[in-house]
Amino acid sequence: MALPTNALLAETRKRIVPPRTTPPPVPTVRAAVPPLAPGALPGLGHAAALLRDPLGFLGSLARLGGVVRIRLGPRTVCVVTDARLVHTLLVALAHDCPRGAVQDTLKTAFGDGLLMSEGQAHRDRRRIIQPAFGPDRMAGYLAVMHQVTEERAGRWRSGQVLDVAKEMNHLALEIVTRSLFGARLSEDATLAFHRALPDLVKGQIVQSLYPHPAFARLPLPVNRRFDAAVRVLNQVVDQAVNGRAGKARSAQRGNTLPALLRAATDPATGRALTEADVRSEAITMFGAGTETVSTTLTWLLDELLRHPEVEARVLAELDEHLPAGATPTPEALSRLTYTRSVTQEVVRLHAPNAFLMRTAQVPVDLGPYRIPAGTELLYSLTALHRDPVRYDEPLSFRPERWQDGGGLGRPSFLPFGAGKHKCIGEAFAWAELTVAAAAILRRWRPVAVPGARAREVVWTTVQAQGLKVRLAPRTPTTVATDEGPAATEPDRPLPARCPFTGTAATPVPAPRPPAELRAAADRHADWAVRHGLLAPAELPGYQAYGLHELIGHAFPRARGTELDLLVDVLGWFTVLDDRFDGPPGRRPAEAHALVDPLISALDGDARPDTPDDRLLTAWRELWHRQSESTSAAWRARAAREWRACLATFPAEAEHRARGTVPALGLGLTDTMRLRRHGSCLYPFMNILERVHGADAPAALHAEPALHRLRANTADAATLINDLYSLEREERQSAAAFNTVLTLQRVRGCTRSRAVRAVRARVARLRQENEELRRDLGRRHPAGRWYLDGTRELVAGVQAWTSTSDRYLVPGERGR
Ligand code: HEM
Repeated sequence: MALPTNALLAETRKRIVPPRTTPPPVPTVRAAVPPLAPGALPGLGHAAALLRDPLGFLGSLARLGGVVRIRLGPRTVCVVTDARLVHTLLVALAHDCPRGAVQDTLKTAFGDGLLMSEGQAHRDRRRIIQPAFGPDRMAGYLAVMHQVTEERAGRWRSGQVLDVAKEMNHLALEIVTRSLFGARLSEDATLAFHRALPDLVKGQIVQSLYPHPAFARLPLPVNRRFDAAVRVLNQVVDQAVNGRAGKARSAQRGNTLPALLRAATDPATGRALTEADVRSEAITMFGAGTETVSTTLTWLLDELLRHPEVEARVLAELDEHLPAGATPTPEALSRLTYTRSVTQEVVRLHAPNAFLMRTAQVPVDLGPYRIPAGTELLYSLTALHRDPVRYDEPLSFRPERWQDGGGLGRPSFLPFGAGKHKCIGEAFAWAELTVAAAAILRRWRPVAVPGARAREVVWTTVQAQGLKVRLAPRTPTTVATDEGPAATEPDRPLPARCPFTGTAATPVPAPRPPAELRAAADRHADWAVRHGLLAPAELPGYQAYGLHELIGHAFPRARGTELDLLVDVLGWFTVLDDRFDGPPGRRPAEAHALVDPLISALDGDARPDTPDDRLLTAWRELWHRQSESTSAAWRARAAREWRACLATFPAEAEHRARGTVPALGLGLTDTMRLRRHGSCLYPFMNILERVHGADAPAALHAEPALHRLRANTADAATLINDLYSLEREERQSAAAFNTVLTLQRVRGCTRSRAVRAVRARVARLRQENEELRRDLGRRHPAGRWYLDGTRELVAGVQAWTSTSDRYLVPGERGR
């Protein structure tokens, strides 16, 4: 199973395989002694080199021969470096070369499970267990795999940072427990299981090196921890499988593995299998069927993060062949040919079993080499799969190498071993990798957390440690073209005529509002009342604004907490904005009193002495919700742009107090500059990044063209708003900031001319933005989602403004 490695770090791919272009030299004389690897140190032999960089060291041996001797302290071990010879060892020599000392350690702890047994005992046990992995069981297992993953992924939250390896461990254990055993483990038992495993493995490795088995009984820390881990694992398994509840469950569902074992008789004794036998098989399955899968799933997610184009193809294939939400069937899985190539490539590049062993019981010939009796033989599936003779660019992730049958059935591809010990769970594992990955990827878009990428850690398996991702909700992919908005989004009908000009409204393809929008609106109403922003009696009028609809249009991909955040921020801003319809809108001192504490809160100022604590308290909470787990750059930008936005309220109040609005002294350019920030479009462009789960690339943010695009976006939204709110603002007694009014007064043009000018300006801004997007998207493809998001924002503002009650003249509301 594993070789002494002492939890070694082999820092990723670089050092693994020195280039080799020809097969290893094959001695012409039969029965040659395998060459001894150079560089053995006195006393230690090659142990230091192996411990320092296990895969690098093992990979380097292939140059010396198909079998190479190494020294580990006093022992000599033969490393089999050639895939054909490994195959011979596992198949032709299986009888003479059973598993060795490492397995024996586990045997003393767990009895004769499938993984620990040999000979007739192994054959008998395998015959009993095999039906549990038969093709007729697969449809049932697929349903459980799908359900377990859906449940787990359904508990994750948008914006949550996931320790991927840990989550995948829990997921894989739950899948095995529920599908094979029909049992459920408590979260505590799951944690205990995962905590105990490393002590078990370490103990197993160390004890296999003891010169005499009696050493395992010495009160050494490593032995004590090993014994404690064995106790924990036994308890966990007993709880799930052998306990009264476990037995009852397994009796109810007659086709579980324990039921199969309990119904069987031991051919050797003719007696029923004991509960100890059932326990030892359960531990075998938990041990062999969880870490291998969870490690592979973690690598799979890591490779997809590194290769977004591969992820896109996988998602497209899933969409085509696997109806979302439906339980996958074996037939549907068989159609996922590209996804299979991807999982195969992951399993090739990251074959979990870094060290496996056999022991020659009698002298054997392995290819041209004579192996004396008692020799321990070691092989690494990970190193074999990175052999440059067998695989072009072995360290590159290239799913296409498996397409069109290329490479399938290669003798050098042995992720599940070969021969009588070949993985019994192979079909189960392939299905699990696909079903779990599909359920996760369809619901969530994992975004790499900076500095938390996967590191290769060689332990019993080659683990992907340290990978952290932030979860962003996934919605159906939109196909944004250079020519215009997303092509897959259905058009939402807009009112046929513009409410004030009488002309046809510009058709804007509006994104679909999320299904949970209504629920988000209800949660927002509760939130606003709870924070004292609205009295219950004010709710009906407020709800008629349909602010959640605006969010639904402008942020079609927002879900869960992100959706709530957006609706709450917009609602809060609307309540604040409405305050300025009253005295603070005309009295700068009152405006400052209202706004200054809000600005200070962005700098963490928590002074409570403000005239309107309700707005402030809600704002503090909102700022915290917006900025938690965001980058320092995001927080700095968002704080700066919120400051600019909030500062427009006192500035507008000053202009009203001085009478410089809309015509007296304040021109169109000044009005636009002032209002660009007042519309809160900039803060919402920042929240776009939060919803996506990552900042737009820094290089994109540094582009002057992006600044222009953002300004145009804010201006376009402001002007659209001005068009639709014109009629209402014309009837207001307070001087309104409205571009149509400003144009009429500054330029002396008629109302309809001013409206036409504003409409033309909106069209020009949109046109210019499309050109900017094309250019920026070409140079910063990784930021296309952000560029597209700005388009959706403007489209969403238009779709909503044209339908919301908010801009109806007072007498028309509620009609
Ligand atoms: C990506 C996932 C997996 C990989 C790469 C993998 C790999 C392997 C390999 C290489 C062996 C042979 C070990 C040897 O020759 O000494 C093996 C054996 C075994 N595997 Fe898996 N495995 C995986 C998943 C599973 C699953 C899901 C289960 C069960 C639910 C499982 C159960 C077993 C058992 C019981 C054996 C021992 C078979 C025997 O000796 O007859 N494995 N596995």
